[in-house]
Amino acid sequence: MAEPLFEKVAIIGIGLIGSSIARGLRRGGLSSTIVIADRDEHARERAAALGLGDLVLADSGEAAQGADLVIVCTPVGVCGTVAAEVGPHLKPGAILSDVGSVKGAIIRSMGPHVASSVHFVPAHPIAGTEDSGPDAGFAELFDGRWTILTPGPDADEAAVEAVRALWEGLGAKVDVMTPEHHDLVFAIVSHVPHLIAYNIVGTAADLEDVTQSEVIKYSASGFRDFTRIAASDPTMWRDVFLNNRDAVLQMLGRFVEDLTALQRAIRWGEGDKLFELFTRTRAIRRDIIEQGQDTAAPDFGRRGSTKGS
Ligand SMILES: NC(=O)C1=CN([C@@H]2O[C@H](COP(=O)(O)OP(=O)(O)OC[C@H]3O[C@@H](n4cnc5c(N)ncnc54)[C@H](O)[C@@H]3O)[C@@H](O)[C@H]2O)C=CC1
Ligand SMILES: O=C(O)C(=O)Cc1ccc(O)cc1
Repeated sequence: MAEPLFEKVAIIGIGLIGSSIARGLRRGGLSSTIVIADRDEHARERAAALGLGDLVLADSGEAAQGADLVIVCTPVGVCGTVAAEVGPHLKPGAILSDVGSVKGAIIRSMGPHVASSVHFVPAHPIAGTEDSGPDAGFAELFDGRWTILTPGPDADEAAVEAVRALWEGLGAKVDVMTPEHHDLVFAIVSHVPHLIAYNIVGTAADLEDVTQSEVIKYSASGFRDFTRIAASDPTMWRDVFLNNRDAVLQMLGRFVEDLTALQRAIRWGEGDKLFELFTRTRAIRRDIIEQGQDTAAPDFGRRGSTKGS
């Protein structure tokens, strides 16, 4: 096995993403020591029982002490608080990173707590599931998937390369972009689709003339795919929408306009408009499959076999 990339990595927040990173670090022999911190006692107990790290702590600052790399894997809304906790404990030359689904707001909330002797390299793995917690993670989660880095214009090149090497070691492909561009792109490809899923499932559940039992009974249709996404973690997604507000509202405005056009096409029987759109969208799905980017993979068959690894 290759030399470890890091002597000591600290993971703050040992949920789906943090625990998948911990498992991936072990799989690749990427860090000599893995220290975990989580504020939730049950998460700490599970992390210890699953052997996800060498040390499992309640205190984020203590976990960050002496670490070469600290990865904040908490919901977006608390990343600033966590940065304030770990900031004073980071050694000069340490790298601070995160995995948040939103980048601009995280940079604004974490940035002020990062000393000039510390390198801040924000990251976002484009891989996940609707599950959360330390038991939900698996080492293969990032294999073949993208991770986006959004370093600042003056970021230390060696630190950016170290974070790139980390994600490649975890199996991912790496792209770099500005936080503003990231937030716009992921508003349309991830955040708005989740909002649509939450909305359609909520609407179906509220319909008085369709009983709850019918929603469940006949959900083997397209609705079922929405229910998977709408089962995603409420805290995580609340924080995503509150922290990527402008980009989500911009994309939602466009979405609502296009939906209204579809509504008109249905009302006026404009079948060719519907047919033209459905033909274009079918081609997009085929492109995604051809490029090996069919990442939704709801059954994640391999997950069962890797639980606890
Ligand atoms: N779930 C997904 O599919 C993906 C999530 N992300 C991002 O990853 C981050 C984590 O998401 P998940 O792992 O899914 O969440 P999760 O809910 O599975 O895990 C979050 C963990 O953080 C801990 N935590 C919360 N506040 C804390 C604090 N102040 N100090 C220490 N620990 C704290 C919780 O106890 C929990 O164990 C989020 O920022 C999310 O936007 C990124 C890509 C995919
Ligand atoms: O489970 C799904 O379908 C996802 O879309 C996973 C996901 C959720 C949030 C992210 O920021 C990145 C990936």
